[in-house]
Amino acid sequence: MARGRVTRLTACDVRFPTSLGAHGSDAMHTDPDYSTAYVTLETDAEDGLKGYGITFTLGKGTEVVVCAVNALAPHVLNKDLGDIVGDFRGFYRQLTSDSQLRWKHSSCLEAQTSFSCILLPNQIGPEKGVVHLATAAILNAVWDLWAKQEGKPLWKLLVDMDPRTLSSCIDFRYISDVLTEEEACEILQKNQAGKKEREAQMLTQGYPAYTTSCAWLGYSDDRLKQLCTEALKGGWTRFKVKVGADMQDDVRRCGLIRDMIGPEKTLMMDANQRWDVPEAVEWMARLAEFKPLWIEEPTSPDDILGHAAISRALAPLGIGVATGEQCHNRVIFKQLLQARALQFLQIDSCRLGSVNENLSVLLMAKKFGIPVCPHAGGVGLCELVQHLIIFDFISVSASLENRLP
Ligand SMILES: C[C@H](O)[C@@H](O)[C@@H](O)[C@H](O)C(=O)O
Ligand SMILES: [Mg+2]
Repeated sequence: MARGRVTRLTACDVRFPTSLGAHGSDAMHTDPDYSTAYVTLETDAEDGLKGYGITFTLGKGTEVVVCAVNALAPHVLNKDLGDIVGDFRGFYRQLTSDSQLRWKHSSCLEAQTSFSCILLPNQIGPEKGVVHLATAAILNAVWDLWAKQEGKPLWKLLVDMDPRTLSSCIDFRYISDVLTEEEACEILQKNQAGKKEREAQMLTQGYPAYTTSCAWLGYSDDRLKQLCTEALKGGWTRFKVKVGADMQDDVRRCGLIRDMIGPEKTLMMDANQRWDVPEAVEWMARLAEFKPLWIEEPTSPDDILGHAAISRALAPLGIGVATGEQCHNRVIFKQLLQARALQFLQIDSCRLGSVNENLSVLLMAKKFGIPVCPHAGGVGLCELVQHLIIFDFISVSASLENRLP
């Protein structure tokens, strides 16, 4: 039973100077400082439990997200946790429907920030951008607190919930043309069979993952080789390499990594939105010799039909398109699925509106038969997303085929 009235919400701006070592660098983000807007919720339940929620940011942007968290705080403060999770769909909708925040603000947001006043762009929502990141951080904290009060890790809380209750956490507005609440319940109900076995499998074997840590774009060839050698020794079998800034560099680096890992191990490539559509197709035709499983974010994350065109062009080369880490919301995922624009769907536990919205995307992906390979890394993303993908395996997809988080 969720208990206590929310008495305090704090949002901290936490940053790590990763740009100093080019860690996390890619073709578009050349100097990322891995950061997070870190939310803590406290209640009057006197159980000593706190809920922690984050959203991943890259340095300066964190200040703006913290500001938006503070602007949303009145929706959470003084609310009973039982009431929040008892009508989770309603609460999600309340947070995403704040009439002034979803459209624009007329005065400065009240926030502890070094700017005297933060002028956010006129349109700061709806269900996208800074307000949605703030929503994710707050809702992640609510889910964390609820799971702690239940004495379970989040994945287990989700796995143990009955299909009706789970579906009642989802806002089906804008997606009911492809997934109704009834269909969601049916998918979950069908997968009750075999759940125990899959849970045991996760507990004994874990969920297979890949590594990006060897091949950030700003790393020298020597560093890449050294990290790749260590990763191979550590037993990694799937590697992602950053591409997209310079063709000659890409050819050399991809050749180097493919030589080191051999023909059997899996290689993925990530362009972080660098290309136009025709450029993406040409560039990947050149890199096809290195046998990538997917090209990630080949173009603008908003270009659904562009992704579909790239998917069609690269299919004969055996290269899939992966995207999602910058996908604003369930509506964009719905259209990517409808347009057959992606072959690997990458949810992000902090860009979508937390668990609530991620549940809807996991279920839509299941309906379309597209594997979910979450975006991880960053600050806290691996820690958060493991709960969603383990839940996905046990309760939704029931498959590990083509799934690489
Ligand atoms: C700036 C970041 O490190 C990104 O490059 C990273 O999230 C990346 O897109 C990934 O897929 O891991
Ligand atoms: Mg990526």
